[in-house]
Amino acid sequence: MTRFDLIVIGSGPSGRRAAVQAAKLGKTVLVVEKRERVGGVSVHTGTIPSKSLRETVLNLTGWRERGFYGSAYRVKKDISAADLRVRGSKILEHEVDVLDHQFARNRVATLTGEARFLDPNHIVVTRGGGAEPEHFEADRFVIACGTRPHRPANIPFDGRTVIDSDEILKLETLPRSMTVVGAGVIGVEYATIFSALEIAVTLVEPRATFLDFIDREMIEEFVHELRDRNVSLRLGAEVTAVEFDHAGRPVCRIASGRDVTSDVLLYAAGRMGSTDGLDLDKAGLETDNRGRLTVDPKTLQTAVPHIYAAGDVIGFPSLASTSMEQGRFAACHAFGLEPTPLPDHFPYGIYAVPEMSTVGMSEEDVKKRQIPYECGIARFRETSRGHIMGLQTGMMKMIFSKKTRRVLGVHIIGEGATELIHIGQAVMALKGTIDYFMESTFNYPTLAEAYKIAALDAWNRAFAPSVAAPETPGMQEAAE
Ligand SMILES: NC(=O)c1ccc[n+]([C@@H]2O[C@H](COP(=O)([O-])OP(=O)(O)OC[C@H]3O[C@@H](n4cnc5c(N)ncnc54)[C@H](O)[C@@H]3O)[C@@H](O)[C@H]2O)c1
Repeated sequence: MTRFDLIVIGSGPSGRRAAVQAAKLGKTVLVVEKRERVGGVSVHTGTIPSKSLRETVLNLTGWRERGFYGSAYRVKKDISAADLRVRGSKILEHEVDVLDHQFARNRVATLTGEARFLDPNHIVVTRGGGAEPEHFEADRFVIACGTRPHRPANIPFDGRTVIDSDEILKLETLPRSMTVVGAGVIGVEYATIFSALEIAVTLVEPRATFLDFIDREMIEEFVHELRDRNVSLRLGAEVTAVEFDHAGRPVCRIASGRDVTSDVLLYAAGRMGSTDGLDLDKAGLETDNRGRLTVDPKTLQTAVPHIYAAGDVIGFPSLASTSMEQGRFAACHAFGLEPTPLPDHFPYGIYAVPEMSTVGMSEEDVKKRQIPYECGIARFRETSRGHIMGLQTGMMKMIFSKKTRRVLGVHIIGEGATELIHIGQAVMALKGTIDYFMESTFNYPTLAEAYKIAALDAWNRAFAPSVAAPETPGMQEAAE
C-alpha cells in the first residue's frame, strides 16, 4: 500500500490545479485518471476540442473575412469532417504534452486506471491490460471526476446519427442537416458552429426561453443572428421521442407537432456527474440525482471534511475557468494555507458563432433586486475598428447603479467578446464606477472603445434626461 498526502481523482482543470498546488506546497500527490491520457473532459471532448473546432470552422469558411469580401466568400469549398479534425488533433496532443510536463516538473505522480473508495482514506485503482489493482492511502482527497453527457434510456443513441456531445467530435462525414436537442451552452455552441458550415440546423428546446443567465437583450440579439442564418430555433418544443424514418434518418417527435427530421441528431440536454463506479458510499458520501456532489461553498469540503470536490462534479457554474480556481482553492484549504478567495464576479464565455460573454448582473437581475440602474449600449458596427474589420454584428451593454455609479454588469455579443469582457470584470472586481470608462482614454481604433461608448450612453440616459438618448449611439452621438 502506497501512501500520499493527497490523492486527486481526475486530471481535468480542477484536478490538475489541485494536484500542482499541493505539490508546490511540498506535499506528495497522486492523480488517478481513467482515460489513457491526462486532461479530462476539458482537453479530450469538451472545452478544448469544441473551441478548436470553432476556430477551424471560422478559418476554413473564411467567416471573419465575409465583412470584407461579401457573404459568398469562402476560404475552402467542400470542407470535410477530416478537414475539421486535423487542427483539433494537433492542439489536443500539445495540451496533453503540456500537462504531462507540468505534472512531471512538479513531481506529481499519475496513474491510469479507475479509482474507487474502500473507506474514507483508502482507494483501489483498477487498471486495464491485466495489471493488478493497486491500493493507496491518503490524508486528503480531491474528487475532480467531472461530468459526462446525460444519455436518457429513451433516446436511441447509435454513435452515428443520434449522438451526444462526445461523439460529435468523431463524425466521419458532415451531415446536410442537424437537429440539436437542448439549447444550453453546449447545444447553442455546436448548433451555431455547424450552421457556419452551411449545415441546416434546428435547435430544439422544451422551455420557452434559453440561456436564462444571459441578459435578455443579448439573447434577442443572438436570436436575430440565428434568424439571419440557417438555424431554426424551436422554443417550447418538448421532445416526446426520437425514432428513425425509412431512410434511417432520426426523427425528433415534438409534443406540439411539426416533427424534425435530419441527417444527424445531437442530444445535448445536460450532463451527469461521473461519480458512478467511485463507490462514494464507502467514503461516506452520496450524490444528487444527477450524480453530483454537494460541497460547502466556502471551503469546497464534502460531508466528509478531508474529502474535497471541485470542478463540474459540484455543479454550477461548471466552467473550466472556475474549476481551476476551485482546484487550487481546495488544495490550499486542505493543507491549512489561507487560499485567496474565489471571486465574486466570474465571466461566462459562450463560444457560439457569434460568441457571447457576460459578467455581473443582467438587467433582469437588477430589476428583480430593485436597484436603481441605467444601461448603455454600443454596437461594434458603429466603432471605427468595427468598420475597419467589416463587422456587421456585435454589441456591448453596460449596466450601472444610478445611486453608487458602480458598474453592475457587462454583456457582450460579437467578435472578441470573451476577451473584451475582462476589462469590465477588472473594473467590477475593483469596485469601479462608470466614471472609469468616462475618464479613461482607450486605444483608437479598438473594439474596447465600445466600453466608452456604452458608458457615455448609460450616463446620458441616466443624468441628461432632457437629451433624447439615441437607441444605438455612435461615438460622436454618445459623447454629445
Ligand atoms: N463555454 C462554456 O462555458 C461551456 C461550454 C460547454 C459546456 N459548459 C458547461 O457544461 C454544462 C453542461 O452544458 P449543457 O449545455 O449540456 O447543459 P445545460 O444544463 O446548460 O443545458 C441543457 C439544455 O437542455 C434543455 N433540456 C433539458 N432536458 C431536455 C429534454 N428532455 N429535451 C430537450 N431539451 C432539454 C434544458 O432546458 C437546457 O436548456 C453547463 O453547466 C455549461 O455551463 C460550458
